[in-house]
Amino acid sequence: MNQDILFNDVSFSWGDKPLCQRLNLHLRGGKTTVMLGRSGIGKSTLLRLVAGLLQPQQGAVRGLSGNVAWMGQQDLLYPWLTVLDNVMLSARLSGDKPDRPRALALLEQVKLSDVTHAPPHQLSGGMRQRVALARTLYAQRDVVLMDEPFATLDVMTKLSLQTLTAGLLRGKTVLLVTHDPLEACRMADDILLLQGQPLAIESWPVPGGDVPRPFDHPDVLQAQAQLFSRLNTHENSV
Ligand SMILES: Nc1ncnc2c1ncn2[C@@H]1O[C@H](COP(=O)(O)OP(=O)(O)OP(=O)(O)O)[C@@H](O)[C@H]1O
Repeated sequence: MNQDILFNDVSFSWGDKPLCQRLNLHLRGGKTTVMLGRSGIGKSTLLRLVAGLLQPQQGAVRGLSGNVAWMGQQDLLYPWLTVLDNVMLSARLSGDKPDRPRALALLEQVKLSDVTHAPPHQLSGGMRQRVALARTLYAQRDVVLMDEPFATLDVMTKLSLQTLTAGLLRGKTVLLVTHDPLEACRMADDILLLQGQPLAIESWPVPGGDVPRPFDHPDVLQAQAQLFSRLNTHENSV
C-alpha cells in the first residue's frame, strides 16, 4: 500500500532567502505528482526535502516509506561499470541476482542496445540520461523521485520515453520535477504549479484520460496552452 507524502507546515531557507514558508502539501500515494515551475523556482529543493537529503528549518515532510529510487539531475553513473552493469546496479547493491534479460530489454526500450558494454564516458549526455532512466526503472521501487528525467533528450525520444516511464511506473508513488508544461500534462495524475518567492503552490487541473496522455490530444494541448499562459503572466513575460 503506497502511503501519501505530506508537507506539514514546512519552512525552508537557503541562507536568509526563504524558499517556502509554512508549506502544506498532500502528495497522493500510488499516483504521479508533477511539480512544474520555471528554472530556479525551488523544484529540486522540494524534491530533496522529500528524499530527506535536506531538512526543513521548521515543520516536517512525512510519509516516505518503502523502497525509494532517486533520479537526480546528475546521472551518477559509475564510470568503472558498463552501461548494462550500471542499469543493474540496484541488484548489485542489494545482493540480489541481476536480471540481465530485463535490463537488456530496458536498454532496448531506451534505444541503447548497441552500447550495453560501453563505459559511460563514451556516451553523449542524452545517452547517459537514458541509462540513468533505465537504471531507475529497473530498480522497481515503490516510490520514485525524478528531477528533470527527460531534460537532455530530443523531443521525439522524450515523448517515447515519457510513454515508457508512465507505463512502467503506473501505481507507484512518483514525484517528477519538470519545467515542461507538456510533460506535466502527459504524465501527471496531479500537477503542482510552483511560482513566487517564497513559493506559492497551486494545484492545477489535469486533462482527462489515463497517463500517458497523447501529446496531440486537444485537451492536452489546451491544458498545455493554459499552463504556458499561467507561467508567463506571473513573471518575465515573453
Ligand atoms: N546549495 C544551495 N545553496 C544556496 N542556494 C541554493 C542551493 N541550491 C539551490 N539554491 C537556490 O534555491 C533556489 C531554488 O533552486 P532549485 O535548484 O531548487 O530550483 P529548480 O526549480 O529545481 O531549478 P532548475 O529547474 O534550474 O533545476 C535558487 O534560487 C537557487 O539559487
